[in-house]
Amino acid sequence: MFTARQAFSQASRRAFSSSARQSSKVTVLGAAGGIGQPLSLLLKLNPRVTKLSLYDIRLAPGVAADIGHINTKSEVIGHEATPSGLAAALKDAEIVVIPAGVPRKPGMTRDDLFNTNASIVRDLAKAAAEHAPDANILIISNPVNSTVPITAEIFKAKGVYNPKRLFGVTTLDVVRASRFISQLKNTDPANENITVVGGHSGATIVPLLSQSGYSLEGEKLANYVYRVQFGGDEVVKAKDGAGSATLSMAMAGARFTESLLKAAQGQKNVIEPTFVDSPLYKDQGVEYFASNVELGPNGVEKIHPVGKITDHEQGLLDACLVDLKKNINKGVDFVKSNP
Ligand SMILES: NC(=O)C1=CN([C@@H]2O[C@H](COP(=O)(O)OP(=O)(O)OC[C@H]3O[C@@H](n4cnc5c(N)ncnc54)[C@H](O)[C@@H]3O)[C@@H](O)[C@H]2O)C=CC1
Ligand SMILES: O=C([O-])CC(=O)C(=O)O
Repeated sequence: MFTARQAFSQASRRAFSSSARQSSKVTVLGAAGGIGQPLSLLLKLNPRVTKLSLYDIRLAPGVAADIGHINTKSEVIGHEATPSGLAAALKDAEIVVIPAGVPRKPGMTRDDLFNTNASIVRDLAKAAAEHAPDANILIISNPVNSTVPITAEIFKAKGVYNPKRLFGVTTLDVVRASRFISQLKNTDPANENITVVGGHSGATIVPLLSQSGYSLEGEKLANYVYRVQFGGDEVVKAKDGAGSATLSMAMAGARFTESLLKAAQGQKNVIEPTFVDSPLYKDQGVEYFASNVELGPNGVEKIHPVGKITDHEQGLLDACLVDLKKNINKGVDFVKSNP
């Protein structure tokens, strides 16, 4: 038999957990951009998001006014491009998604964005470390292989680094890998889930087709791997100077955010590929690595190992690790010399 006190405390625990559920604030930094706008739209349509805070150096209040008319329950706030606007956007956020920064033009690599985006991400990471130290931080801004380590170094310097709550968003690579195999095999892409590991640029993107039971050979395999590794370039080329993937990225970012919210709200077996502080290749000096990660209320719950792969995939992985290490070190060194 429950005593009145036990019954009360159980009821208040329930009320607390449901109120925790009722306050899933998601903040988008870079919300007025090519990714930021459709991402914010998709987040407004997600009933798990109760408060949506939009920040950008331009237009965030306008985007918020527009999206705020959509007849879903969540509150949308567009913040002014001031330090206090940024602080208010971040305060109490459960998830901070960062697509702020410049996109590629044809002929550029993601690493060519480093000079501009490294300092943008560094400064936003400083604000996040100060005003949302416990939030899950989702980095979309490229080059992800370097901007994630930059964010980690800033959080470390501020004494608030939690490796379980920092994620490089590599979901688009898996979305593409699944879509491209479905086009080759005439299957429903919704039923495809190709594992992609490594990082998020060119040779660091390693699709593990064999783990889904597929065995393409020769040129077919080479073409498939190339398309997954350089899918971003296809879009950059087609947009012809007007930017890179925005709509598919918005979908991928919204999917990852939804997965984190589901996991935070107690759903089990939520697994997404993501670029995190990972033990898998630390012995080779590679501190961050994307693999399938089980998400939970504390962020990263379990990092899955790469598992069984073919000799061809091992060759891709070896090449990936060489580039990845350089990209990661570049981010770490940047914060050392430009704190
Ligand atoms: N992780 C991934 O898979 C992908 C990453 N990306 C990357 O996402 C980034 C954004 O791409 P787009 O949205 O197409 O670019 P965009 O130029 O359309 O939008 C970027 C937005 O960031 C804002 N911004 C710039 N500095 C800011 C600051 N200090 N604070 C707040 N906002 C700031 C700009 O005002 C702009 O609205 C690029 O770096 C791109 O390479 C793009 C596609 C996929
Ligand atoms: O290709 C780019 O620059 C944008 C990006 O990261 C992607 O589409 O995967």
